[in-house]
Amino acid sequence: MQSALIVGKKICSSLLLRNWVRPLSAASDKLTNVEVNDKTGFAKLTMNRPPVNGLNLDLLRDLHQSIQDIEKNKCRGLILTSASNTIFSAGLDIMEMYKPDQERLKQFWTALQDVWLALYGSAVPTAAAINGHSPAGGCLLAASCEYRVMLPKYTIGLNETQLGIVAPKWFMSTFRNVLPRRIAEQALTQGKMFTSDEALKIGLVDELAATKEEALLKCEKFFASFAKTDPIARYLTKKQLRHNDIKELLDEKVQDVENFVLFVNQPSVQKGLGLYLESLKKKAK
Ligand SMILES: CCCC/C=C\CC(=O)SCCNC(=O)CCNC(=O)[C@H](O)C(C)(C)COP(=O)(O)OP(=O)(O)OC[C@H]1O[C@@H](n2cnc3c(N)ncnc32)[C@H](O)[C@@H]1OP(=O)(O)O
Repeated sequence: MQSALIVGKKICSSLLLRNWVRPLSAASDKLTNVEVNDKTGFAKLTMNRPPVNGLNLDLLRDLHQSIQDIEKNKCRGLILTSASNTIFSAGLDIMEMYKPDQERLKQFWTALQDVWLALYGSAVPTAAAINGHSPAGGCLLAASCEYRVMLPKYTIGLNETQLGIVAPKWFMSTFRNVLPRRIAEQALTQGKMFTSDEALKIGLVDELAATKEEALLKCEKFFASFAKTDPIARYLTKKQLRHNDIKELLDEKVQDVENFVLFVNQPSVQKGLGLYLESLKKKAK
């Protein structure tokens, strides 16, 4: 597993150290990094897959493991952020879907489902410090959290229809959990990418922050707002509110993988993905 976990001393003493500390891998291997603040118990989970934090199978598996570790060790909050200065996450790595190996394609989609189930259903309070662009799968991760703070002049949204792709039901439920239904419907059908200011206005993000440090502090302030609540009552309330969305995917998990595989393998979808990749590469030149 390619992630590192750094734990502060005070937290360690109240945690099962044996399960908590995973061996550090060489710096160049790390795709996520977890740091736990020893005073607050808040965990910062940083995605680190340059250049754009494209969500490939390895990053997704790493994210899943890190979320599970944070949960197991009863951290008091999870902040998801990015090591990049300009990109939170470019969403799914299109290379995983273009001319795919069929077995890996199934594993890839299953890994995405697992990350979503772990993050959306997390018992630990969650927040995203969105320090860069956050299209598609990047937006899904941020919207799965309970609170979002974004830096100015970036974009966020579920742009799937612009790529000729239909977002699955659980992407849409995640959006609907954050946005009023009518706005969610318009945004999803248009595949609209919102600027930071627009995202704040419609409620897709909760606050803006001038710097990443400020964004992290605002996320921590959100966690501090639960200081007077019972953590179990808090979690059970969240669980009930999100229950139907989670159950819907759990009931159809295998079918959902099959639908995805069938969809991605359609010649018209492959053609569209190929053209989109080409346009991204041309833009980079
Ligand atoms: C049934 C299926 C449902 C689910 C379907 C989809 C969900 C998804 O998440 S699909 C992915 C959607 N993502 C996007 O549309 C974002 C595309 N990327 C961008 O808009 C820009 O790259 C971005 C704004 C994120 C960053 O811009 P820049 O900083 O200017 O970087 P570059 O554009 O130059 O990109 C650098 C490098 O990365 C490659 N890249 C970017 N995004 C992806 C991606 N999602 N997958 C794979 N590769 C990606 C880009 O081609 C460049 O590559 P090189 O030219 O080889 O350097």
